Amino acid sequence: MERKHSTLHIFFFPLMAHGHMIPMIDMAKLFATKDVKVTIITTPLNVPFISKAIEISKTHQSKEINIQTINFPTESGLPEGCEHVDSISSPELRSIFIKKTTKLLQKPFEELLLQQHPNCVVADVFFPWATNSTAKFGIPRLIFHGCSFFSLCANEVMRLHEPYNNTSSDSELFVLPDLPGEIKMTRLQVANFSKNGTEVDKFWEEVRESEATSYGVVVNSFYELEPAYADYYRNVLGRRAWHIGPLSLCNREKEQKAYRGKEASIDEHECLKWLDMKNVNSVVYVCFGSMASFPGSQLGEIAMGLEASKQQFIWVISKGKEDGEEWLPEGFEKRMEGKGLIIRGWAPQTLILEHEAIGAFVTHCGWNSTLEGVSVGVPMITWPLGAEQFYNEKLVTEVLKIGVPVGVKKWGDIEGGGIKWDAIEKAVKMVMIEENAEEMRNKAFELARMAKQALEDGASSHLSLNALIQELDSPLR
Ligand SMILES: O=c1ccn([C@@H]2O[C@H](COP(=O)(O)OP(=O)(O)O[C@H]3O[C@H](CO)[C@@H](O)[C@H](O)[C@H]3O)[C@@H](O)[C@H]2O)c(=O)[nH]1
Repeated sequence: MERKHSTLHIFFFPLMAHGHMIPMIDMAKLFATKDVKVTIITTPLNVPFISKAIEISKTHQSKEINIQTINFPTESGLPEGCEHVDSISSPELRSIFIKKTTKLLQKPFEELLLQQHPNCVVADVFFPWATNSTAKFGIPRLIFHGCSFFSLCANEVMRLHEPYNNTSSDSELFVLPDLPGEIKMTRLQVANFSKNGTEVDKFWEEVRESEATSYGVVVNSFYELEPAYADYYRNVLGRRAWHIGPLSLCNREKEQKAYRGKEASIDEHECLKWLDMKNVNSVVYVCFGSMASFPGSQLGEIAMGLEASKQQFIWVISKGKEDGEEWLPEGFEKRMEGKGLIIRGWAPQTLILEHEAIGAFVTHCGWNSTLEGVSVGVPMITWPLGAEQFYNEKLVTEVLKIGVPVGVKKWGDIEGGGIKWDAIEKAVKMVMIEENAEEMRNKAFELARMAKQALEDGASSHLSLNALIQELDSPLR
């Protein structure tokens, strides 16, 4: 019989960005089902995002989830009300918010540790200072990167070996040395690894130190998805890691899937009704996560590409782009009536993705979206923009072989990479209707089966989570 763990109290402290809060809330819910006392730490304006997700997930089988707020000190320098990445539109200010402003939370966070003395803290990778804070009180700190094993490994290999230094041009391919799978990339696809002592470099150095001295890493993935990289991360790079995903699958009720991050801009019933009228695997879902916002020119190319592909689609366009939509080809929406559904704002993504009518996912390869696609067996058209997304593209297209790249060449082009309509048309057709589509779909389907299996009693993620809880609960730790 499985042991109950009623004495543990764990803090979960996500960065205030949807791509981080969504999986950490899921993680907290998962731990609560193991009878662990769980507290999510955030700032006051972020409480509604969390409380609604918790409210609709209440069950008799899980412990209550607490929310504890700490205030941003007044010297944050940001306009009032900026407590979430979503409320800041400039990429530069977002970077300041993530890498600098959040440091101001250290003091109030330590006061909370003193008051409540939890047994463990799972804190976001963007809070490197949390390792020192917890050490002051003898509390183990786990890091949540929010990324795949593959990208964690590739990133470290890139940093250690700097293979891009041996190329003569930005577009020449080089191999990531030592990493399983002969993964090739170009210098253009790599984030800047400068060692110029800039603020950003210093920040990542702090992150590395905090990881080295932390208790370990929790990973939103499952072993069968990327076994070679899970092994490499542990055995070659020497990290202590627990894989406990896919976290999104802990939401079983429709209501939980419909509300993730924030209220959807479309009535979920209306959206599902629209999908119910479509054939199996006949609709492309297009969404670029919680942060990307493309200029009109790039959106215009997407519209033309979708139309040229002759495939039905649901296309999520982030808010702010609806004003003066002169970028839409003339008469586009009229022509697409019944064929295409545009959601302006926020979509109930996991609910849409799991619908049998969805046949492909055009994604920016944020890890949550990628894993959500994998978990429901949908092949992908990969359109990475920045962060670790180019690594995820490699995983999807070359390791798992469940997708094709749309052809973005350069890391960090948040405007979309200047992808033209014909490249979009081609990639969409390849995944939806062409020769290899069936093979990709079968592979994706098999991975989805494994994803669900991983969370079952006695399977990989279930065992890993239990092992972690048991270790944290052990008097010998
Ligand atoms: O209309 C939308 C848009 C997004 N989502 C959800 O929002 C999350 C988005 O996460 P992700 O796909 O990872 O994208 P980002 O928000 O861009 O995530 C950031 O954080 C991730 C985790 O660290 C990284 O993998 C990404 O590269 C980084 O950009 C997912 O759960 C989506 O289901 C919705 O529910 N509706």
